[in-house]
Amino acid sequence: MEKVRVSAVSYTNTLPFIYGLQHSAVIDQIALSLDVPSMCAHKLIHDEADLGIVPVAALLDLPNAEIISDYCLGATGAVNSVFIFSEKPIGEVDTIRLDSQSRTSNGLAQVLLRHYWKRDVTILAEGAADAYVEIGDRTFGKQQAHSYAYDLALYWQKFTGLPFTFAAWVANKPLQPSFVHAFNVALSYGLAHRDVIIGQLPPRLDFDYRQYLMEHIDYQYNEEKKKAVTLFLKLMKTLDHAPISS
Ligand SMILES: C=C(O[C@@H]1C=C(C(=O)O)C=C[C@H]1O)C(=O)O
Repeated sequence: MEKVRVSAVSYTNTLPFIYGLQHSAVIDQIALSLDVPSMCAHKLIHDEADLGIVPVAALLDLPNAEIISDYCLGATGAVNSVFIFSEKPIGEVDTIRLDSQSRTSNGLAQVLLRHYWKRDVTILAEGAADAYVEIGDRTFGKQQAHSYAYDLALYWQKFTGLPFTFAAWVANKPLQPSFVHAFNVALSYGLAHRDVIIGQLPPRLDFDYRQYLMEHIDYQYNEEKKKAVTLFLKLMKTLDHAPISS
């Protein structure tokens, strides 16, 4: 049988899922690649993968997408790895640079700037800017390095009262129900073994892996997070610029 091509995010936040897959028989049924989130989206959109943990912003480009899991990469309040960093307060920011590794957070930054902070800023893909979006492990311990660090999941919660979903397990074609079941059991196994994963990470003084993987990243894709996706996609459509095309 052909292997299911799976694209998973290459950041620490996805390690529990990878651990679960690697400790399950389902690993023999998949061809697993680790990619930055924008590449996960690209692979699903261009049919270079069948299943992936896909930035939800890319659902707008995936007409046949099906979310196949009750697990996601989300947050209820601060996530601690998705920021706008700046040396000026947001009210004085005129230009912002996006993160080429992101789809969702680039969109979220623009949604919040427009609808929450009521700012009309120039969006740049590269080059110098007043502020920049950054996601993933590169942000760990960086909050102190900047005058202002806006945690985007926290500001989304202030804006909407909802948790946020950054990425969900999305298939771009129908998959065997027995495979989907085994895949979800493996994900759940990984989440139940976060203690083991945390124990294997090199200790660092400027970042608390335990708090990140046990509290900040909220893995349950529940009704509130579904509501957040629906609202986020609606707000994304109000933006003039697509974040960064894939
Ligand atoms: C919380 C995070 O969520 C991520 C942000 C994503 C995005 O902006 O497109 C996609 C997947 C997640 O890895 C993070 O990477 O820090």
